[in-house]
Amino acid sequence: MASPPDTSKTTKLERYNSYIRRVNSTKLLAASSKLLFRVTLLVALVLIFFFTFNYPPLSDTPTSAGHHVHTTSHLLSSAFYGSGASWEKEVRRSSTPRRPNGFSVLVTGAGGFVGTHCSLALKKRGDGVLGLDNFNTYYDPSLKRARQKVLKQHEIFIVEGDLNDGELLAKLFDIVPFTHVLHLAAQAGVRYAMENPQSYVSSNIAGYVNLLEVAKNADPQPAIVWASSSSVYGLNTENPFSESDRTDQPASLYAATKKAGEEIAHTYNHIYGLSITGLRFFTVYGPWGRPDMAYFFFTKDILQGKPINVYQTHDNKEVARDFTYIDDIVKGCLGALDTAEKSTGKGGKKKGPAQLRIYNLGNTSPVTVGKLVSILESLLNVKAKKHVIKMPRNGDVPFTHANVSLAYKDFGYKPTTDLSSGLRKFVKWLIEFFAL
Ligand SMILES: O=C(O)[C@H]1O[C@H](OP(=O)(O)OP(=O)(O)OC[C@H]2O[C@@H](n3ccc(=O)[nH]c3=O)[C@H](O)[C@@H]2O)[C@H](O)[C@@H](O)[C@@H]1O
Repeated sequence: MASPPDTSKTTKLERYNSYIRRVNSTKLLAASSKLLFRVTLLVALVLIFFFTFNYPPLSDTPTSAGHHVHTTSHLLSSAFYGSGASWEKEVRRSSTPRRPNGFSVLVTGAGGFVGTHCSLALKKRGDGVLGLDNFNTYYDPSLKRARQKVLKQHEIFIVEGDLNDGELLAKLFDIVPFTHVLHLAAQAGVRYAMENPQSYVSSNIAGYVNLLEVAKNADPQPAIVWASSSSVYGLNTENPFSESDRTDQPASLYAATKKAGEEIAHTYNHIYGLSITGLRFFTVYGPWGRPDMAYFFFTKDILQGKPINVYQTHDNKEVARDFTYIDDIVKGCLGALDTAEKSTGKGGKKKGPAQLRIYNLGNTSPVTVGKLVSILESLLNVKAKKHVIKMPRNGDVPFTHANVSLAYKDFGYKPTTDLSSGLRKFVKWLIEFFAL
């Protein structure tokens, strides 16, 4: 009988190999669980980032060509406009009308001068008002915040956001069936356009188009009333300015963007049946006004004993403006809203012709800048340190003068405040507000 083979060596070797395999597989297991852990962590982080910066949930913004756009800034900006049920509740509450057949109005630029006054007037008569404002720093935003506080006291909520945030706008229209948009958000100011031209393109053209894109897709489509400007008359020599006069010679980029807005309005009215009314405001002034405007900084400078520059034309003529008091402008805006017909389209499709209007809202009696200064001097009881200089070539026009017969005919617009009475109210407010 053969003896069994000696397996003692093989067994040692096998034991050794099996030991090595065990060590290797333990190492492999440890390494793969580490990898799995890291991958899981990464996925979790990506998901956390996605949901944090994208709430409320994404809804693509359709473009006119049916494309959908998503931008990074869009994604990020949306993170800041509040979230969840309480934010939506505020939006709904603010925009709900409190009178039978009341309007539900989205007021863009609600933290601005005209926006604040119009929002209050609409709310007072029982309309629902939702504000939108980006609180930019073109002028001291603390004044805008103070206006916001007043609106809050009257239960008007301002959503903080930019016109260029299509997703935010679409979200607002998803929540509220706005009957009207009062579009007052803009980059204002004639002279600043030489310093920061892109801001005019971004607000007055890109932002405006963004708003119209969302409005035309809305169901119901709102009627739109928006702020154009007397500056569109540019180098027009007719006097007074009528809506049928030439507006193809803008003297500033600001004026050019407002004129472009009027043409863009035609397009959206023509293709999508949006009802659109443009209002050409003439140098609006009054309490809560804009600190970048001459009447405002003249008053402050005169009170502080600082010199002021009074412009003259290059042929030594006085410069004049059809200064219009804020309460008259508010009446004009409400008149335009009240007579705006419904848009005829739905969800981006036109169903029939819609209303397209343009009106001057001015005071019908121009006053020279020299006279403005002398009124301020007597109201403040301080002599101004006046420097009369030639108007810099910065986009200013020599005079403005509104013919408002069209606005009178269509919605009874009739300015009632002369410059002295209006400035008296402004000065009173300014002294109280700044504790001067
Ligand atoms: O009606 C309009 O469409 C425009 O009215 C104002 O523009 P503007 O009339 O130029 O108002 P201010 O900048 O307050 O100037 C008023 C007058 O004071 C003059 N001015 C301005 C500044 C200055 O230092 N000195 C001076 O004499 C200007 O030439 C102008 O005649 C607004 O700033 C624009 O946003 C608005 O669109």
